[in-house]
Amino acid sequence: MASVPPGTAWRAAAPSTAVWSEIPRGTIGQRQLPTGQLFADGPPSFAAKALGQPSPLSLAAAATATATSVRRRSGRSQPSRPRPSPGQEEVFLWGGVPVTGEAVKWLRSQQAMSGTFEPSPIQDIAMERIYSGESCCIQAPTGTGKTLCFLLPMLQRLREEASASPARGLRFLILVPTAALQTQTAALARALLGRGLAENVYVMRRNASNTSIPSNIVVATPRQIKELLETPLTQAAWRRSMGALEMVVVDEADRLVNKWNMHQRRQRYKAQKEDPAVTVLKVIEYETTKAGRRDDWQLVAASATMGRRSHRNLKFSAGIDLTLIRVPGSIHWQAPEKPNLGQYRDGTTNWPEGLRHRVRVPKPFRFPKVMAVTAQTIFELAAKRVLVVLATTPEGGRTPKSMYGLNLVLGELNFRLEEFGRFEVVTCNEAIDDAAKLWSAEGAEQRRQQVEEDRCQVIIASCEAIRGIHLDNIDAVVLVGDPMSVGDYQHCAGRTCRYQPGSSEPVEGMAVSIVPDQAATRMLHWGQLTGFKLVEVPLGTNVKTGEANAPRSRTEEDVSKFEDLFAEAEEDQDWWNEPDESEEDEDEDALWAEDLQRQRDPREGSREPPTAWS
Ligand SMILES: Nc1ncnc2c1ncn2[C@@H]1O[C@H](COP(=O)(O)OP(=O)(O)OP(=O)(O)O)[C@@H](O)[C@H]1O
Repeated sequence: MASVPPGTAWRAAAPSTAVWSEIPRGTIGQRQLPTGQLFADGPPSFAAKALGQPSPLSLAAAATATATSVRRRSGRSQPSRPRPSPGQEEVFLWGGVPVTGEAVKWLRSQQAMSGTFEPSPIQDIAMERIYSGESCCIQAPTGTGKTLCFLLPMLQRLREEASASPARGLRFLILVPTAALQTQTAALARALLGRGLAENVYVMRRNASNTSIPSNIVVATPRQIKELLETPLTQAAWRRSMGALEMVVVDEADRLVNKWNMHQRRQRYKAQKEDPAVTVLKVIEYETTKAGRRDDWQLVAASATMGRRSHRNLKFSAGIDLTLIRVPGSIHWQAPEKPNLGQYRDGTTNWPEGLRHRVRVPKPFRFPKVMAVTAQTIFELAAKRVLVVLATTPEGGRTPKSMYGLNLVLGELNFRLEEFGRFEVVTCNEAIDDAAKLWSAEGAEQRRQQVEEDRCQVIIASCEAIRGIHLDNIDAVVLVGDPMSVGDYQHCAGRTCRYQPGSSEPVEGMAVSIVPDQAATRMLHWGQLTGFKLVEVPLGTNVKTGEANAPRSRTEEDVSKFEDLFAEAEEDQDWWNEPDESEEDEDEDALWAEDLQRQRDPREGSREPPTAWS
């Protein structure tokens, strides 16, 4: 982290235009990759020229040039932003953004905790451009810090504007797909803003009274905003505030804006079945144009799986020319033989490096058997934190349903794992609540305790609910059921192998899928297309080590427990085998029986005459 001395800081910290040339060729972070295969190691045209191929950015530019309905904004008028007065505040240049205020403390605390806290590749490339007001789509593998990448520039702008001319009303809108992600994004934003400004972040809830716009930053789902724009009571205020927006973020953009083609888009528009995010973006475009600020608002979309259609649909909905800023993940495993592979035909993938993929196919694929295999897999992983994701199926059209009920799975896994004593099974809501405290002292203490204790936390979540959520230190993901698409699989598997507190690179992880036969075949095909290598681990083989399975004893404690039980059983055996004792017992039993008989019938065996009282 570069520290800029106070006073002289601001000019040195001003955003440089030579971002590309500052990144050494062939290097992303500390990872060495083939030169010319990355868009991060030079302007996209460099990489494309080196490969003799069109780059995604040049493709995107070509598509934009031909798309007449998208207005080009070459002369985007950037609002002149107030600068922090020199000598007053400490300025940290982090990822090209001159950070001030509480965010500096936050960055310092992260640095103190981890020893190092350098910007990730996507932050290195995109943050400065977002800060300077460029509309863009950021695409990088899961867990590489995209949230911080758009939050830090946004909050820095808010801080600067607040110090110059405190503005009221909505200025920044963050759209996310789920309530849990709302909570998590707002928690990070509040931590970055610190006490004085934290109340500027408002998490919208459906039941709250939303007739007035309470804060500068609103974190909402598109459906919530759409409802407010359509309800007569709230319509006027919210439409007006849409026209005053400065920046809109669409997180998990490919989930919020569907991959419709032009024909499908028209049909859905006619049937009034557009995605809520599309409706909201159209209203923003209309209202900003009406307010004469058509070029003054910025759109940032983020996702690990941004398809070209989602990218195009975003551009059409907002009427903004979006640049695609992409940092690729691992190298396609078949790339040496066929370099023209991957979504962007550059031999790279969207998968994080260090994620290993395993599959298990229980037969028959029935609930008890699936749960037995899941429990066995969790046991074999010998991990500290395992996330069990239940795949969802789109039942009844729109609402996706979890394959099995969460509580049913919770009970079943509790029952199967409790004999080992060291597993704690919880739902994802509990874990997400804990994760919201992540940046607090309490959260840090919890995290430390968990690492020290020899316990394994098993978190159960549905595929829908876990989208975009960061939970610390997930060692492995166990996916149960049929992942409907490769995108869903990527987001579920991507809950592991992420940046962790104290790591300067994503920590390795494993994704084990317990799927029916036909889903395994489909996943094998996905692997070839998108560049991950799927390995089948049959039952009876350890899913982590690949060795043949010994009895269910993995830890030393378990081994000693089993040895004790075995020794006890042997002792019991010896006791039963001792012939003398049992013979003695037999004799004793015979004597007792004789005695009893004599008491019952005193005349038998006795020559004595019966006494008067007997
Ligand atoms: N430069 C960095 N160095 C180390 N850790 C980082 C860095 N930037 C972000 N992180 C941490 O990485 C974790 C994952 O970040 P985040 O959730 O933003 O990833 P993401 O790219 O949005 O993932 P997803 O695609 O799954 O939503 C967070 O705990 C965050 O604090």
